[in-house]
Amino acid sequence: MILARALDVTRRYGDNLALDSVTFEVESGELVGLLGPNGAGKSTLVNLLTGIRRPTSGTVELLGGDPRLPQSRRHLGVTPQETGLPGSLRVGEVVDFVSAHYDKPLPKAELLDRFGLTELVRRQTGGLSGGEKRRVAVALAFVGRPRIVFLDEPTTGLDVQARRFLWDGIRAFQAEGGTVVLTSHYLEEIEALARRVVVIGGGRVLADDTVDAVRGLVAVHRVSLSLADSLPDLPGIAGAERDGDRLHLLTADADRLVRDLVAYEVPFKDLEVRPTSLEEAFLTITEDRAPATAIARAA
Ligand SMILES: Nc1ncnc2c1ncn2[C@@H]1O[C@H](COP(=O)(O)OP(=O)(O)OP(=O)(O)O)[C@@H](O)[C@H]1O
Repeated sequence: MILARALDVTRRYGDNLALDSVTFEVESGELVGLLGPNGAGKSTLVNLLTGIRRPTSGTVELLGGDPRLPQSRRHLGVTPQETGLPGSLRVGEVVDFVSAHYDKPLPKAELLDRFGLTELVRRQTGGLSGGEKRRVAVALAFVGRPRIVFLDEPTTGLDVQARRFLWDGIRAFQAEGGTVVLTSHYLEEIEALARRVVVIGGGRVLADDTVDAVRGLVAVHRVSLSLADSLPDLPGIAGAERDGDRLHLLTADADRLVRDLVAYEVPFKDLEVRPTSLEEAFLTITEDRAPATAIARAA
């Protein structure tokens, strides 16, 4: 059963095309990661599916209806990228306030325990650290026993332990049949929770596949070397950039490139090989894989 769906959705902000003909579906019980660099369109997609914004064209559906209607949103939980908690209220009071909006909210003790917040119950939210506030904000998405939860960068700014508490809470929700969509800049984060990852870049779906498959797609390495001469024409170079006599090469197969450099007797110095950042990998995917939908999962 499909709980959320965007069908050929485009969203513009003035001249800025934030989403370009995106189709995306979430099945009941899935935990899907939306992965992409800054400005890719992840939050825009979440905002459309949760009824915070309207698409410029195309259709969006949440729990079988228009996400802007209250009846469609009744079983929805959301933590946006930025949340404001009322600073003078205690954590327990904020949970009570949100719980009062639902018929059968999760018991407070259970919610706090699930997200490792029990010790903070009497603390005013204004005095919490940034990471503690974030954990409270994420936990609040689960108060009303939602069927589907959207978490926009839930663990930004959290240390390792806090992140694990959140991941455990999210996993427990899914283990009970809950459905989760979360956004992240980090494949590692999505990997910890989800099997399916949808890569968004430049407002388009670049890939919709398992984490393993996407890891293969973005497994681009940067080979840097100092070289005064020009480089011979070597295979497998997806991108090159020169900075003085320093050359940075992007490749999916760094071992082969290094072997070729040696075989061609390229007089390089100070060789360095490292994984690329996700941003660099996305640039490579975007440039090399047209049309982007060719690698999207078959519907
Ligand atoms: N309210 C807005 N007004 C104008 N432009 C917007 C607005 N919201 C988003 N945009 C633009 O739409 C594009 C997509 O932004 P969006 O926030 O959806 O990306 P994102 O993938 O969530 O990025 P990040 O990881 O940085 O949060 C960006 O170019 C952004 O500047």
